[in-house]
Formats: sequence, C-alpha cells, structure tokens
Amino acid sequence: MTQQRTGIRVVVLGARGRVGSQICQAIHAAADLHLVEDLGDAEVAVDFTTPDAVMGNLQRCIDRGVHVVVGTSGFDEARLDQVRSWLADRSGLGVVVAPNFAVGAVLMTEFAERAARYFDSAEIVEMHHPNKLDAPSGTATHTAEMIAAGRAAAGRGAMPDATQDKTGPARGSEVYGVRIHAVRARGLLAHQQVLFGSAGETLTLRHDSLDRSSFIPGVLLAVRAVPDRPGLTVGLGPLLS
Ligand SMILES: NC(=O)C1=CN([C@@H]2O[C@H](COP(=O)(O)OP(=O)(O)OC[C@H]3O[C@@H](n4cnc5c(N)ncnc54)[C@H](OP(=O)(O)O)[C@@H]3O)[C@@H](O)[C@H]2O)C=CC1
Ligand SMILES: O=C(O)C1=N[C@H](C(=O)O)C[C@H](O)C1
Repeated sequence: MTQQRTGIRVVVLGARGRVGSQICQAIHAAADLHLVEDLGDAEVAVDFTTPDAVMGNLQRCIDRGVHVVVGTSGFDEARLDQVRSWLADRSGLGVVVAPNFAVGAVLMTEFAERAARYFDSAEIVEMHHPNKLDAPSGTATHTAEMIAAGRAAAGRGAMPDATQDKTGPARGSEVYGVRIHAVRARGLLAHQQVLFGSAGETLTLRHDSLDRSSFIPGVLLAVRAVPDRPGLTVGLGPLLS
C-alpha cells in the first residue's frame, strides 16, 4: 500500500526560477508541507514568476479556491484593489502579497517609517542583480510608501531640493514623493539603503540579502499562515507580529 504524505499541499509557480527552485527544496524538506506539481492538487500556491504573469496566475488560483502567497514584484494600489475585488465573494480564501520576505528588509521598512517622521530629507538607493526585470524594486516602492506615511503623520511637507529640472533621470524616479535610485550590477543580489538627512546629521538604514535563502523562512511562514488569513494581507509584517 502506498503511503500518502500529509500536510499542506503546496504548488510553486516559477518553480524553475532563482527563488522558486529554493522554495521547492524547502517545502520538500518540511514535514508539514507537501509539494505538488499541479494547481488542481494544491491548497496553497506560491508565486515567484514575473510582473507580467502574476495577475493571471492569481486570478486562476482564486477561481479554483487556492490560497496564494505572492513574492513577485510589480504590485501597485490598482493591482492590490483588483485582488481585493477577486476575493470579495470568496469568503475564507487568503492571499498574502509581500514585497520582501527577508525579515531584515521588513524591519528596515518599518524603521524607515519611524525615521521619516524626524528628518527633512529621505532618499532610497536600491541595488540588485542585473537579471532583475523591474525597476524600481517592489521593496523600494513599499519603503517609499511607508516613508510618505511617516512624513504625513508628522505633518511634513515637501523635501528641500533646489534642483531646477527634477524630471531628468539624474534625480531618480519619484514614488510617493520619495526619490528612488535603482542600481543594477553583476555581483549584487538584493540591497537597499535609505538615507535620511536633517541639519547637521544623516541616518542611513541598510539591508543586504546576500543569499536567496534569506527569503525562505518568510515564505514558509506565509504558506503556513495563509489558510487562516482570509482576504488580502500586504507585507510580512502582520504575520511576524
Ligand atoms: N518578495 C520577495 O521577497 C522576493 C521577490 N522576488 C521577486 O520574485 C520574482 C521572481 O524572481 P526570480 O526567482 O529572481 O526570477 P526568475 O526569472 O529566476 O524566475 C521566474 C520564473 O517564473 C517562471 N514563469 C514566467 N512566467 C510564468 C508563468 N506565466 N507561470 C509560471 N511560471 C512562470 C519563469 O520560467 P521560465 O524561465 O521558463 O520563463 C522562471 O522560472 C521577481 O518578480 C522578483 O522581483 C525575488 C526575490 C525575493
Ligand atoms: O528581484 C529580486 O531579486 C528581488 N525582488 C524583490 C523586490 O523587487 O523588491 C525583493 C528583493 O529585493 C529581491
């Protein structure tokens, strides 16, 4: 008689990718998770594909009643609203979309929100491997949103900047009122610096993912949590606390 493995049945979309392949190994090694190859057999899907592919994958998963953990970048408010609307008549179904599953990156973003309240200036430099398809990174975009929230909570207005032509590429792109500069270079993996400044002082927050293993514990945490979290959860923060 063949023995059936028990545990949460998980399919990985993007299983041959840089991150997806490591997630498959981790799921295979976890006693309480069971890696399956077909979406039809899955309770939870993990998506690490591409910004172009992810929305179609999400819709397919939700249609089939499969919970989803999404690491793929390229999410903005319009995309998140679309996911909320797909979930509206699917009570009990959960989706976690996290711009970064590394615990240090989550903390960096939370610290940035706090620091933003106290400094006149804030700029983000994100640095990634040159195979990355999107810029700026999902992490940088989310950090900019958190910085904007911190500044708004403290009643801070526009940042000081005398540059006459702010539309030129040299000042980076403006996201939620915060400048993001994207670096792509061989040898890098995923790194971010957030620079804060006020009269006479600066504060720099820096996070480095030196290996893709940094993302795996966060992904597994979300896989285990998502069946009990109906609706859309954005970011890993709510799961850590
Ligand atoms: N949230 C987080 O913590 C992290 C997020 N990311 C994000 O995850 C995503 C993947 O990154 P990475 O692993 O480096 O990228 P890769 O390019 O290495 O992997 C993407 C994989 O997706 C596959 N794919 C493409 N389209 C589809 C589709 N329609 N259905 C199923 N699979 C598909 C590709 O297959 P094929 O090669 O055959 O085309 C490829 O194997 C990116 O958006 C990245 O920014 C990355 C690291 C951490
Ligand atoms: O493409 C990557 O590699 C990464 N993508 C995510 C992002 O866009 O922020 C997370 C991490 O930076 C690695």
